[in-house]
Amino acid sequence: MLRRYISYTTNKFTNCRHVSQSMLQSTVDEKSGIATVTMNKPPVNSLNLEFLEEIITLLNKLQKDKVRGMILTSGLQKVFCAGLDIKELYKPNPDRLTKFWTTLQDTWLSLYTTSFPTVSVINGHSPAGGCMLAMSCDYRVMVGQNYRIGFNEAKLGIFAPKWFQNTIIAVIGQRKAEVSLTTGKMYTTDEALQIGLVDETCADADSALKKGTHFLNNFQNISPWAYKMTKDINRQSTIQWLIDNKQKDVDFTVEYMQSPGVQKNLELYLQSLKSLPPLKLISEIN
Ligand SMILES: CCCCC/C=C\C/C=C\C/C=C/C(=O)SCCNC(=O)CCNC(=O)[C@H](O)C(C)(C)COP(=O)(O)OP(=O)(O)OC[C@H]1O[C@@H](n2cnc3c(N)ncnc32)[C@H](O)[C@@H]1OP(=O)(O)O
Repeated sequence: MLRRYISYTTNKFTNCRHVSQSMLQSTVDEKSGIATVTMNKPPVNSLNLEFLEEIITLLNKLQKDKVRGMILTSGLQKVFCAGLDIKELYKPNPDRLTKFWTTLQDTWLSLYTTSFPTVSVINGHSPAGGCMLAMSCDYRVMVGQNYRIGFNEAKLGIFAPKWFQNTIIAVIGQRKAEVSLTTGKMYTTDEALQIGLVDETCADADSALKKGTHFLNNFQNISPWAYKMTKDINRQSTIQWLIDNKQKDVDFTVEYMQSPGVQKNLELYLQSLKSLPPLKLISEIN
């Protein structure tokens, strides 16, 4: 297990409170109450068990601190989040895979049901679980024209669970979600805007952070209670489905991931990840 630490400091010059964990940095602007959370897990912010645990811990802390909103972004050069850490799925230890999948469910539940509004500033590639991380926020701003976003699970020979698919349907609608998931298409920034995967695009990260803050400012005059109740009612059926089917979803996934066919597909995919030149993979799978 990685050594983990959390430290809290207040910078008297910027009036920002910093919370730093080993893979996540959070800065809360004292005046606006908005937290900016930066993922920093090189090389690609892949979601492994320890990273998911940190995300849950930080979300709980932000909730306790009663932040007014959160912007989620990446501190890496060209990747927002590469999705689930494939090493958690390939040749898995069944006990760890059980814990990993349970923690993934809990991370999604925490993020999808936050009591404060959330924005993702997508400043890099965002495939599969990375795209889902962004979809689980309330609003999405994508940066530049160089990155790709989408659900490429089918290209890995795996499929997304029902709660994952329902989250996408809630954002882009049933038909587009089906085409997107079955083809595994990775979208350019403009295409993502066109099908509604993202709400806004802009040229650089600073402008994207401003747009994110602008969205969060909409809630200045909205009662937090009204916000939370509205969101809960809107998302209730998908949330309730997962709560009612958590164990079934874990049992199925653990068995399915260990099947020889899935393991072979993951092995081939990991090999292609190593053999293709940088970024070729993402463009190959368009
Ligand atoms: C609230 C959150 C809920 C989230 C989800 C909920 C439910 C999900 C359920 C299931 C579906 C989800 C499935 C998945 O997410 S599977 C993962 C899919 N991801 C990918 O296919 C990404 C593959 N990677 C790439 O395309 C590229 O790496 C990149 C992201 C475009 C970056 O390219 P770049 O050229 O910058 O880097 P490299 O390709 O050289 O990679 C560097 C290094 O990282 C390793 N790596 C990349 N991606 C992953 C990954 N996902 N898991 C583990 N490791 C990864 C790569 O192999 C390199 O390793 P090396 O040892 O060679 O240095």
